[in-house]
Amino acid sequence: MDMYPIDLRLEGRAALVAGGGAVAHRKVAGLLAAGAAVTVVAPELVPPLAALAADGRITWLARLATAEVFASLPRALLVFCATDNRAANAAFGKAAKEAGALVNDATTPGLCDFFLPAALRDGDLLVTVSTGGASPALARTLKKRLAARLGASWGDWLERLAGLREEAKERIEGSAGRETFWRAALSEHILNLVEEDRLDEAEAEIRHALDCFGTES
Ligand SMILES: C[C@@]1(CC(=O)O)c2cc3[nH]c(cc4nc(cc5[nH]c(cc(n2)[C@H]1CCC(=O)O)[C@@](C)(CC(=O)O)[C@@H]5CCC(=O)O)C(CC(=O)O)=C4CCC(=O)O)c(CCC(=O)O)c3CC(=O)O
Ligand SMILES: NC(=O)C1=CN([C@@H]2O[C@H](COP(=O)(O)OP(=O)(O)OC[C@H]3O[C@@H](n4cnc5c(N)ncnc54)[C@H](O)[C@@H]3O)[C@@H](O)[C@H]2O)C=CC1
Repeated sequence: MDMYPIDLRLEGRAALVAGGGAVAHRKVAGLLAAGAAVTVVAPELVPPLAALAADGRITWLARLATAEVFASLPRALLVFCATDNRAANAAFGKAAKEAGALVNDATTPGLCDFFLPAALRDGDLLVTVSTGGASPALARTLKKRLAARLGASWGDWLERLAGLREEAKERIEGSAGRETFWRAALSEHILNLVEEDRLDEAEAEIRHALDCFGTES
């Protein structure tokens, strides 16, 4: 069955992470960057997680992660089972699934409701690479390769484009017209200008196209 790709807005949402090692820390760092309210359940924490707990950026429950402990915790939308004990992860994840949460099990891909992709960001631009659990190392490597190929201008360009898009919404009537405009406007030529970091020129050309489109339609 195909995985369903989705970008989640997690600001203020509760997320639960079982385990206090390097893998748990990677999951926690991503969750905090998205503004989630994170609780970690583990008898001990690696130093970076301990620092987050000391700063009050995460809630730490110094217990083993078990189904019983899960039942005592507030409801969470997402639950990460990231201990190094597969049986403990499976039991904690089972309790979480029964409570309606979506579960990520770092030790057993077959028990995951969702996987984390390798993510590359530049401003609002987010490129993710997934391998369906087949090779996380490839996901990571491809992400790095894409980052090197993409160059540094796309986040800035996206910011400009968001403004141009608002203008186009006002000036071009109907979604079919706007679709036609944008498919033509984001031409190979424009993309090449962006790649060469010639953003002023690219923006001027899109503005010109917008003026022309406005008079034609
Ligand atoms: C199923 C999944 C569940 C999940 O955790 O979401 C999962 C499972 C497992 N990972 C394992 C190993 C490694 N994972 C990484 C790295 C990442 N793993 C991530 C996601 C995922 N890992 C999900 C699938 C995503 C997909 O397939 O696309 C990334 C992309 C995202 C993230 O975690 O944030 C992040 C890169 C982040 C970045 O750099 O951007 C590396 C490489 C490294 O660290 O250098 C290694 C060692 C090399 C190797 O094994 O490939 C093992 C075996 C452990 C063991 O052998 O004991 C399991 C369990 C198993 O497969 O049995
Ligand atoms: N999904 C992924 O991205 C990856 C997964 N892994 C797997 O993830 C597992 C964890 O890796 P690391 O964080 O590097 O291990 P680690 O050894 O650094 O940390 C394990 C942590 O789990 C805690 N723990 C153990 N039993 C527990 C329980 N019952 N309840 C709560 N906490 C418990 C320990 O106290 C420790 O904090 C490994 O088994 C590894 O095979 C490894 C690499 C990537």
